[in-house]
Amino acid sequence: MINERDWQQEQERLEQVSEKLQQRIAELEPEVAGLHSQAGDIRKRFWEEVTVNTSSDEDFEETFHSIKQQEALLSERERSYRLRVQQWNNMKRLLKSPYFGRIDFQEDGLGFSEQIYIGVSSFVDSDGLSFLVYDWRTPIASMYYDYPPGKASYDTPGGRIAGTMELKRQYQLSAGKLHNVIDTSLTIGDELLQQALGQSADTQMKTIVATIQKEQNAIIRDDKSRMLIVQGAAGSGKTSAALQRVAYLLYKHREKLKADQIVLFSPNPMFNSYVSTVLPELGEENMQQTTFQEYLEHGLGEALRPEDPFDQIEYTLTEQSTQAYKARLMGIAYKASTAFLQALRNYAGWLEREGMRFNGIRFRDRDLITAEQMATQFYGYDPTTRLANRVALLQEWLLKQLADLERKEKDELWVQEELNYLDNDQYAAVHSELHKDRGVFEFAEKYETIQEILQNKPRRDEADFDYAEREEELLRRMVVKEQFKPLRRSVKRMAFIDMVGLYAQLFGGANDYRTMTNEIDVPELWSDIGEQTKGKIERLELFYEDATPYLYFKELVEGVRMNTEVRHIFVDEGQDYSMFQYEFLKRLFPRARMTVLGDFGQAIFTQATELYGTGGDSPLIQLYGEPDTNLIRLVRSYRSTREIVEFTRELLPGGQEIIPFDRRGPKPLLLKADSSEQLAARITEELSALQAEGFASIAVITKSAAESREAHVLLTAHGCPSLRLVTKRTPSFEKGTLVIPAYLAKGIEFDAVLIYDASSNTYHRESERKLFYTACTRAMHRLLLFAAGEWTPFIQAVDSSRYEMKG
Ligand SMILES: Nc1ncnc2c1ncn2[C@@H]1O[C@H](COP(=O)(O)OP(=O)(O)OP(=O)(O)O)[C@@H](O)[C@H]1O
Repeated sequence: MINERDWQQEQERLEQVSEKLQQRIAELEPEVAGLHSQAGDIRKRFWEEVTVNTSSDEDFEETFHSIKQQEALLSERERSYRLRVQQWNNMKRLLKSPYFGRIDFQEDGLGFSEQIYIGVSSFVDSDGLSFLVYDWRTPIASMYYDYPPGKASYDTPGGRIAGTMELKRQYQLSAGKLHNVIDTSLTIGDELLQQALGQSADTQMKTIVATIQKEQNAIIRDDKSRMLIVQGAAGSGKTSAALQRVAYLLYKHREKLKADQIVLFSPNPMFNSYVSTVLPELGEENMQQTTFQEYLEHGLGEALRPEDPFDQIEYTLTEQSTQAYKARLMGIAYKASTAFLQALRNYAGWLEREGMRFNGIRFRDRDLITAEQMATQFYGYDPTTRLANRVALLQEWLLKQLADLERKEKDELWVQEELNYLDNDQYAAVHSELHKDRGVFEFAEKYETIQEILQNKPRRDEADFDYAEREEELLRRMVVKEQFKPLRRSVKRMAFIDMVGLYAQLFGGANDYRTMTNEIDVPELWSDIGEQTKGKIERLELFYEDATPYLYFKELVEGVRMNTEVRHIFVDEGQDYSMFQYEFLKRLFPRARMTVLGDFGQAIFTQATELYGTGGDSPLIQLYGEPDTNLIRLVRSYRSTREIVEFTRELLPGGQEIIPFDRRGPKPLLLKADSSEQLAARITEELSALQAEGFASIAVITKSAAESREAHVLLTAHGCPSLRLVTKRTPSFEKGTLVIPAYLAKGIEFDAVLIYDASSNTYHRESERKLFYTACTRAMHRLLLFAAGEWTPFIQAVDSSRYEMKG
């Protein structure tokens, strides 16, 4: 707390700033309305103001300029309208709480110190010079996050500015009143953070601008590296930092970076809805949000249906001691590796010499162009031409062939038949269409004139007959053209390449695989892997682990599709992506910088990638090379109480380095039952107690979707009120009491978490450790674990002082 005089001054200042904000809003209001209606008027009168005259070249040019002029005027008005609206919205946002922090900074060499108030947006006084509030993203405001009072400095485009921070103050304001003012000596005072973290979970993530921590600030403001990797413990604020980083980038590069040039890859669609309000709250537009799965489905189109990662994980979680299961796991690991990527590259090289597979083009039960003809043509090209270039040449050739064939086709019998089948209406429609078509008239006209000249005969009176003949000719062409359209389209879509066959061809015998790919270490159980892969492909489906390699390979053959618009991609839950997927993303977005955030402690997929590696060495660092990569580790965990973190960190090897934030709460509670019936009864009881305590967001977390369904039925039968089952199809995250599989709860948090079955029946394999850890770390304030039977060995290994037992 501060002294009374200071409090008085702060209250007065707050009132002044609020008044000025109100004034500014009132000033902007008519301007915004005026500009809006001006732009609307220009748009309405657009065609009245331009004179359209195309009779001569000069007139045409004049019309063109007049349109351009109107367009420029309109876009200028719209631009200034957008800017004003943004300003207006910013002011309105500020009015609710103009600032949250202040630093007093004396720059070295200057004899005075400046008071810098920091808020979600800048506000300059009417003199246009004095900043009443600085945007939290300005260079000077970075000191607020980086230093306690004392020596401090910040970077500007003109160099580093050093000085002394004489005061650091935090505010809690609402409705124009001061609620709390804290002078702090820490980087960001614990008290405010305590309060922020003590609140209950929400269905949407909150902004953290008032309490960003120093190491998070480094992530937010990193603007140099091509690749930024953040390895951070559960609840360390990775997602939060990522979202504030987007806001920072949009602010810093506001002249050239637009929100849709940033893409965030989220773990599931529900997560998209969870994070979607943060940027709008900060006054920025949302970036593009997608899931990798959406990308795959888009890339594969109709041809093949990819399995989703959740079905894959469900499969891996249902332990089986069969050879097929082992083979599948081996397949998943291999197909995620850069070895497989290299094998595919080599395979493409091999195909330059032999083995290409084509789909012949058939038309009305006839072969128009056979696969053999294509192969002959293909391997007839200069052998030094790259595969994809040769495919492009072949495509050109095929289109030309089709054009020739189309010309010949018009005299075929079926065309006459088609003409006969055109009913009168169709005929009339085509007829009038032809006559409407200026080109046809001009063609007919020119034809007549040439005839006149050539034959030196004046035009016949009864020229109608000739028209009819020519019309038939044109109609025939049209009929054939119409029927050839799908053929041309399929050539353009590269359907003449038997892509599915080419990919399946890889999964024959091990020796063939070696020959085609130069692979030395063919994985064990290769023939089982091959059978499984081909079996799936025969059903026109792809395993999740095949989807990215298939698309990658498709691009090696057909040419690379790139997105050169996107400047930044963010990969959240980055440990769940394979190296293969990273290589793919790098190629897909050649002009983008990448930010990867993840936690290897929560790596629940078989294809997981270690972000950091032992000693800071991981394949991910090699993706763009060490000099272009920045690696930041976050070890402080903010989500859960100290007691919960002290329990969960013992579940992980090396977990001791995770530092809990000092927010207190009850220790995790372990409750045992004798049967699943009794288990359900106890869970129901505890759930009701938690609800009565006022917790609004509670999750019963299960290992798999199957277990979620079972829990939902059982708990509902025991009278658990308003229990909602969350599946991979649940589009958005809602408050309440949920039953949810651990892999869908990733990235999300709840006031209280109940682990449905923490027995050794459910969690005992080493591969399940991280899933269990992920489930437990979703809890903010309470963690309860239940088991019918022996506790999982992961809990048995935890020091008993870290939890309480009940009955
Ligand atoms: N600097 C901060 N100020 C206030 N709250 C914070 C801060 N950092 C993190 N938090 C809070 O901690 C919680 C966890 O943050 P977040 O979800 O970003 O962590 P994460 O590292 O992405 O977690 P996980 O790996 O478990 O998904 C959130 O409630 C977030 O608001």
